[in-house]
Amino acid sequence: MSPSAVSTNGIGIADLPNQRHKIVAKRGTNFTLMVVGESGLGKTTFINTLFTTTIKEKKNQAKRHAKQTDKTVEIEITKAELEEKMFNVKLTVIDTPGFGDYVNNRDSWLPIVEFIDDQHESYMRQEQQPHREEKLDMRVHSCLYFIRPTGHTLKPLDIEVMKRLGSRVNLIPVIAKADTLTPKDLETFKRRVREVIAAQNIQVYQCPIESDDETSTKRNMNIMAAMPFAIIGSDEDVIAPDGRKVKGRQYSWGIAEVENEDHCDFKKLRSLLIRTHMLDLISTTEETHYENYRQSQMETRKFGEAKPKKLDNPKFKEEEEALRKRFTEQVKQEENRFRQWEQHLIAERDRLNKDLEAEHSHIKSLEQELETIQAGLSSKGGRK
Ligand SMILES: Nc1nc2c(ncn2[C@@H]2O[C@H](COP(=O)(O)OP(=O)(O)OP(=O)(O)O)[C@@H](O)[C@H]2O)c(=O)[nH]1
Repeated sequence: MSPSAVSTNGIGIADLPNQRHKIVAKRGTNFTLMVVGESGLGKTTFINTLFTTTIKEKKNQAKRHAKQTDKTVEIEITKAELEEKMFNVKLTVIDTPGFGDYVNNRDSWLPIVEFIDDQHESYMRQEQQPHREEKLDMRVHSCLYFIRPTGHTLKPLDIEVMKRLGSRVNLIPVIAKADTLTPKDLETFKRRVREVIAAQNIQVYQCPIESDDETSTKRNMNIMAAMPFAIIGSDEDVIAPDGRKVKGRQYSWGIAEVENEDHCDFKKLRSLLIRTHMLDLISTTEETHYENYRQSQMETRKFGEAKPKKLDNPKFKEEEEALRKRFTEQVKQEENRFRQWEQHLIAERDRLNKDLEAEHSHIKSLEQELETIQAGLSSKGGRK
């Protein structure tokens, strides 16, 4: 049978992508999105803008300050179910609020990377069980890395974290709060970020470009050309100069519109994430990232063997060392204080002893005086 005969017989291979779409549409799908970035870069706002609903509550500013003294990176999981035109998405948003907030940010990314690995690990362990239905799956399908809009270039910490994330998940770099840069500065910043990503071999998500129809191919090319996506987040409606009510940010000089392609790449990123490439993000996670994890683990472990616990976490080691130093210093200080106090007591005792001696000799001299007086009196009485 010739290949053309197969397709004319209508086996329907050409329909496969649509069939997959139909199956997913019927059953719904799980989609896990992770946001990583420093505090206050607009991650929560962006998530709420993306799904046009309040998925995550914003933190209050006072709490944000209080949190900066706490040196852990908390992982926050929020679940939501979205339905649009009969398509059901079970969405999981994973936020890493405190990332990069501290003076010493070394290893602050470890809990994030471990979280991603743990989800692969948990899925792999479930696959190895006799009953594999209803698996709990929180593998991260896409990780948005929020870059601070400094206008300069990526920081060493950004590079380090992005390298580790890129080898584990579909990493999508975004430039946060794009409205704070002028269009010219934004373009230069984007170019610099792209150059660093290429020079440092940071793996970022690449969506498939080629498509059956030219419009889709063009759209895919456009999406990829916008990486790193400049975004503006806002859950407030503002009135555009032409009277339209739009999501945006109001300034004295005008408004920055979220969905205006001349202002930022929000629409492109939204299209990539939830319209055109959600299924690709899910399947590349399964076929590339999960598979890489599974293979690397299978090379070093026997089937079913538990993952060895990492006890030598450098972050904990450093903290333990600092704690030990602080403890020794405190003990030293207390010892010094005690010694000073002891010396003070000895000096006080000596002073009191001297006083006592002086009093003693004073009494002695008074006694002597008394004796002399008494002796004088008795001799006078005898003579009478
Ligand atoms: N100029 C500007 N401000 C923004 C943008 N997005 C969010 N903000 C503001 O930035 C502040 C922080 O936003 P959040 O969304 O709470 O930031 P976050 O990254 O989630 O902060 P954490 O949850 O503490 O990590 C808020 O006052 C937002 O209104 C944006 O695109 N541009």
